[in-house]
Order: sequence, then C-alpha cells, then structure tokens
Amino acid sequence: MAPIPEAPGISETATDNNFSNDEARDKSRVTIVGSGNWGSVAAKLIASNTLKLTAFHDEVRMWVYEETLPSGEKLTDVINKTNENVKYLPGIKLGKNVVADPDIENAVKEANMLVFVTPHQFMEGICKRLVGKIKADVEAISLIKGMEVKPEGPCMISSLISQQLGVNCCVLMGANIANEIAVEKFSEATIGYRENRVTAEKWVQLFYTPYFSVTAVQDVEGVELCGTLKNVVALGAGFVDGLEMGNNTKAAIMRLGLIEMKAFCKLLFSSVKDSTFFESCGVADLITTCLGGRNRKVAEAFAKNGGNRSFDELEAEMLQGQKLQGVSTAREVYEVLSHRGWLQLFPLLATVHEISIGRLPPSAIVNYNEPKAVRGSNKL
Ligand SMILES: NC(=O)C1=CN([C@@H]2O[C@H](COP(=O)(O)OP(=O)(O)OC[C@H]3O[C@@H](n4cnc5c(N)ncnc54)[C@H](O)[C@@H]3O)[C@@H](O)[C@H]2O)C=CC1
Ligand SMILES: O=C(CO)COP(=O)(O)O
Repeated sequence: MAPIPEAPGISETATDNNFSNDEARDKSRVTIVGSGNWGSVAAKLIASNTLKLTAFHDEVRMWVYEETLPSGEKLTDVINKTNENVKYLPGIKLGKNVVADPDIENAVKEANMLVFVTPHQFMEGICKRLVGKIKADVEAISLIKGMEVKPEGPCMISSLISQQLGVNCCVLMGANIANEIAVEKFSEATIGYRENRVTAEKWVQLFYTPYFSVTAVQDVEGVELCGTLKNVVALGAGFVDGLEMGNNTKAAIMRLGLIEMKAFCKLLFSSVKDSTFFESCGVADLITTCLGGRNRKVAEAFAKNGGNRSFDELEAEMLQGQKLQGVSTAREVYEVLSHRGWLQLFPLLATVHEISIGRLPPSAIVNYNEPKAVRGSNKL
C-alpha cells in the first residue's frame, strides 16, 4: 500500500471565524480522551493542525482524569490557566485552543472525532461510561498500546472501543517517545485502518506536522499488535541493561523479540501483513522503546535490584504517575500463550513475564545453559 500523500490541505490557514454557520456545522470537533504524557503531546499536535485546517473546529477538548496537585490546585484548572500539563508534560505549551475538561461525558458529547490515549488498563471502564453518550457517527482512533484478555480470547483495545461504543476505530502507533515529539524532534508514525481510506486520510491530516510524518496502512491488527508487543520485548531489553550485558545482547533480544512479535501477530490474525513490521509501528518502535522507553528504564532498575523490588513499587517511584504497559501486557500475552498451548513457541515473551513476576531471575533473559529462547524463536 503506497503511503497516503502527505497531509493534504495542511497549508490551509482559515480559522472558525472565517466561516458561515453552515460551514461551521460541517467541521469536525475533536476530543482527546486521556491527558498523560503521550495524550498531552497528541493534544499539542492536533491543536496545531485544527487551527490551520478548515475541516476542523479550532477547539480541541481534552478529558483529564482529575487529580489534586501538591499545591492543592486541580490539574484541569492549572492546564487551562497555564496551557501546560504540569504533571505529565511540564514545560510544553499545548496550544491555547486545548481545553481541559474533567467531565468525560461533557468532553465527548459534541465530538465527531475521538482520540483515545489512556493507559490500556483503564479503557474498559472508560468505554462503559461512554456507552450512549457519544454521537452516532463518531470516528475513533486509538493511540493505546495494550490489549485485554477475555475468556473468549484476546481483544485489542481498538476492538474493545468498536464493540462497546459501536464506532469505527483506527489506530496510530509508531516510534513515538512522547517527550521527543513534544520538543518537535522528527518522528514517524503509522495509522492502521480497516476499510475506510477516506477516514484514514482525515486522521493523517489531523496528526501530520513537518516533524511528525504519518503513513496509513490497511492493517489495524498488525499495527496495534506491534505497538502492544514491543513493550514486552522492551522489558527484556531493560533486564539486559540492568545486568550490563551490553549492546550485542540487547540487539539479540530485539531480533528474537521481532521474530516472536511477527509470529504472534500472524497466529492471532492471518491478515497481518509482512510489510507492517517495516513501518514505524514495527521495527522502529521496537528499537526506540528498547533504547529509550519507560518500560526499558524501569526493567533496568528491576534487574539492578535483582528482582527484589516490584515493578509496581519502581513504577510509582520512577514515573510519578505515568504508567507502564509492558508488565500487564506480558501477563496478558502469557495468558494467551498458556491457553492456546503456545508457551514453547514464544520463549522470549514467556520468559519476560516469568521474570517480571519473580518466578525466574532477571538473568534468565539469556539462559546460556539452556538456549531454548534462541532455538524456539528461530523455529517460528
Ligand atoms: N508516553 C509515551 O511516550 C507513549 C505512550 N504511548 C501509549 O499511550 C497510552 C497512554 O500513555 P500516556 O499518555 O503516556 O499516559 P501516562 O502513562 O503518562 O499517564 C497516565 C495517565 O493515566 C491517567 N490515569 C490514572 N489513573 C486513571 C484512572 N483510574 N482512570 C483513567 N485514567 C487514569 C493519568 O491521569 C494520566 O493521564 C499508553 O497505552 C502508552 O503505551 C504510546 C506512544 C508513546
Ligand atoms: O510507546 C512508546 C514509544 O513509541 C513509549 O514506550 P514506553 O511506554 O516504554 O515509554
């Protein structure tokens, strides 16, 4: 699939004030559900484009899971006063057209386009709260890296959104460490869409900037599973760093991880395309997360402490409210592997989970005496 031409209409510069009532009614309203580190950067990207593009209302609403700051002020009030998310993205102006809203129902009720970007463990509850509260023809996109495991099998977050809310849901994943994009360092991203290319093009328009290059591919499952699984491999990379095993070992983990990611994707969804692994959502996200992500960082500390301090404890201490996705994803992937009798086929993904729950020591990430991981992964 050829990339969609870069951000059609990106140079248009009209604002809401230039339009008649009819034209204003045709414009899409965007709401972001989530306001963490990546959620806030997504707000900045989108808000810079809604000001420029005639297809969108200027205002971008951002639902904030309300909390009280040490100063005693509400986070939402501070964001609206300073135009900064002082807790999750300090020092970065979001754009004056971003409005923080602690009331989720109010935040979504006028939206035509919903951008979901919360840690994946909160999405089931959020979807339940949104049933019957959104417009009938809403388009959604998920930036969330993770999945749920139900008795009937794994459920990707985009499917959860589609099923619970009855909406079409694209995904956007990629080598996107939020703090780097926040300071406008160049990154690429991949949008996965199911059938509607026109909608995918609208999402490309909404996100694209000269420093954020977005390509759309027709492979929702492949894009979303790559973004989800690389967080598990990144824990493995972090264990290697914590044990000071060096770059060659880390490269081996990334290579074996990519093989298992691809095999897992294809076993779950035969439609997943080989080419997706070469998009930003595939190999590039794997590399950046294994080099500079939060999952890597906390896993490094876990291994340095010999597995004696839990991930929950380290997450709370090191991330100040930001959330890891890899540990719960490793558990969810492990559940799928055990349930389907695939544990032997995915030694790296399985071992990461067993280390993270303390069943194996961090050094098991490369078990030289019993090189099962290497043999098993190469068979896939
Ligand atoms: N930060 C990054 O560099 C990137 C993150 N992502 C993905 O984006 C998703 C969201 O991550 P971030 O925006 O970084 O979030 P984060 O980890 O920075 O922040 C945690 C967020 O969860 C909220 N929260 C806490 N308790 C909650 C509850 N009970 N219900 C609802 N929300 C609650 C907090 O208010 C905060 O907004 C994740 O799936 C992550 O993997 C994807 C690409 C890059
Ligand atoms: O998904 C990410 C980069 O694309 C961020 O990964 P971490 O959550 O490990 O920081």
